[in-house]
Amino acid sequence: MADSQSAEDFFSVAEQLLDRGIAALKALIPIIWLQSKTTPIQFLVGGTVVLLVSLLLGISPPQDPAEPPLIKPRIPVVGHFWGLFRGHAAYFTRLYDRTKLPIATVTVGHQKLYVIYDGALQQAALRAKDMDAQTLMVDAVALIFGVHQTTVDTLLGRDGVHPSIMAPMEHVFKLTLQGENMSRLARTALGALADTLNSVDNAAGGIPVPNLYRWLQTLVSQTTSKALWGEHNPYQNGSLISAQWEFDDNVSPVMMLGIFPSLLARKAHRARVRIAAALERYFSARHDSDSDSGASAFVRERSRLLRSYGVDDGELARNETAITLVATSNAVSTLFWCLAEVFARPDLLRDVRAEAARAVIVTESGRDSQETAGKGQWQRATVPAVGLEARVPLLASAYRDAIRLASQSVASRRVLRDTVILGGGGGGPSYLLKAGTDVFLPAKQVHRDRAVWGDDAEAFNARRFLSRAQGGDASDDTLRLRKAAFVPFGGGKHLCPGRHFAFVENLATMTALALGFELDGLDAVRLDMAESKRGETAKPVPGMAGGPVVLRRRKGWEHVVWEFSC
Ligand code: HEM
Repeated sequence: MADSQSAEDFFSVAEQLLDRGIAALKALIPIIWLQSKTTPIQFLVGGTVVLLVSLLLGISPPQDPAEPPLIKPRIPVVGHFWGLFRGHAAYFTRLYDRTKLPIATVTVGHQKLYVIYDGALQQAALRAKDMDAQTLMVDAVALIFGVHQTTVDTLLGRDGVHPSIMAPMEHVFKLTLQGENMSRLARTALGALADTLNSVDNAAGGIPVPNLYRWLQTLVSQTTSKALWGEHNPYQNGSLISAQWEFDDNVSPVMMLGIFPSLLARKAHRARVRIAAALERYFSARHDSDSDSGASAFVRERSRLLRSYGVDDGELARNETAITLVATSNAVSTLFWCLAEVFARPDLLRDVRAEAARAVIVTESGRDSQETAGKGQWQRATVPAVGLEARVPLLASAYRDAIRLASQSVASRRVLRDTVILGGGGGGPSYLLKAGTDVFLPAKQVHRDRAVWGDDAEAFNARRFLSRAQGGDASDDTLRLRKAAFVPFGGGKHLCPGRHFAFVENLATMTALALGFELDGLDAVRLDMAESKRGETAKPVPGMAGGPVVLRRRKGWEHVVWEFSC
């Protein structure tokens, strides 16, 4: 007994020490993460030595006067290192608040990076042909999702035999996330959502939701994964959905090292291994290419392309661990903020309900169907999901303003050749971006620029994207300016290809929830947005997701069967 107690104490102390070691190491990573194109070992050893030596000696890289202005750190030599060390992507916001520069150079030791805050300059950078996302992004994806370096090299064309996969992959995005393929995805996802909505039973007390954000995470993962993976959907086992969010909560730049992830990033590593194992079974059984199994064109075409590069089932599974996460993480956060902002404002909710009532088609059912068996007289409410925006312009505007505020994405590019970008839509000052430097483009400052969004830029305004003819107060010129400064989906060649699907799915979900349901107990005072460190759409501060709520059918809408047409 005593022995087992002391063994437990030993492991508990060891675990605490390990946690501290990991915390210290994690704090170092953002710097290393922002730099380098070396192997993980060179990355760790070389990067740390160079960083420490250059920090100690205060060596800065040479600065051409044509480059963006240099921001000097508050604490000489180590200031930026410390800022990034503590704040990660949020440090870019601190630098902007201090300097208000449209674009800046930041040096960390002997390395430099550029941060672009101005909307027009961001657009110029995103359009420039020698700005590359893949070198930074694909290396990161490989290490974070555990794909082998040889696979990445093959996909990127570094083996000198295969061309890069990026051009055909862009084609796959266009083919599978637009038009009829996008509608098919939305049809399946919204069909699964309808099952949940139709299961709400007021007589049984509705659905108790302790945490609205977590509830939406699970719901959207269920509906979207079904649409993506078809009838053999590995995520229909709820524990895989939990593993996905466990991964998301715990993934950290420490994984970029690729060294001992099972020790240095234990929770995230464990979760990704479980997901990859389930996906490997799916791919080994060839469910992705079985046309009857209902796998989406997105999954089918991606795996067909990846296999054509010689990628085996295990590697395919590790690579595709990213898919469901990419298709749900930002979409869940935007849905949460839109829902919370609208339901927290009774006047706005009333107006949203009025337009939703005009958009949704209600038909008397009159007879018992499979869903209504034994429950008497029911109505059928059909949400016309595709083209819905024209029918619910206020809700669409509210949705955009919720994303505007929540988006804290930081797109990243690497400059391949010296490039000059022009501000002011082509007529402003020019800046030289030097080859080999990484460029970061935070959406937050563009989305809160008072010159574009007005004096209430920091606040939610559901009518901000409405024209005067639609009941908004912005002129057509202002709306054009706002459209150009709305960048939650990045831009250029890598503009998010899933944005149409996210819009259709979220707008239809919001329409049905607003019209037919109540979120009893939603507490507007307990809503607070966290600052994103990784550069994604903001989540709520833990414990500040509006408090516990109960989802109930709205009075007058108790006997409705919901469906979506796409
Ligand atoms: C409201 C929801 C969403 C937001 C805010 C969002 C945001 C973004 C952002 C900021 C990027 C990086 C763009 C850049 O680097 O310029 C991106 C890329 C991407 N997104 Fe989304 N996204 C959303 C939903 C989705 C969905 C539903 C899917 C898939 C069904 C998806 C698939 C992708 C893919 C595949 C990329 C990589 C594109 C490339 O590298 O060419 N996204 N997204």
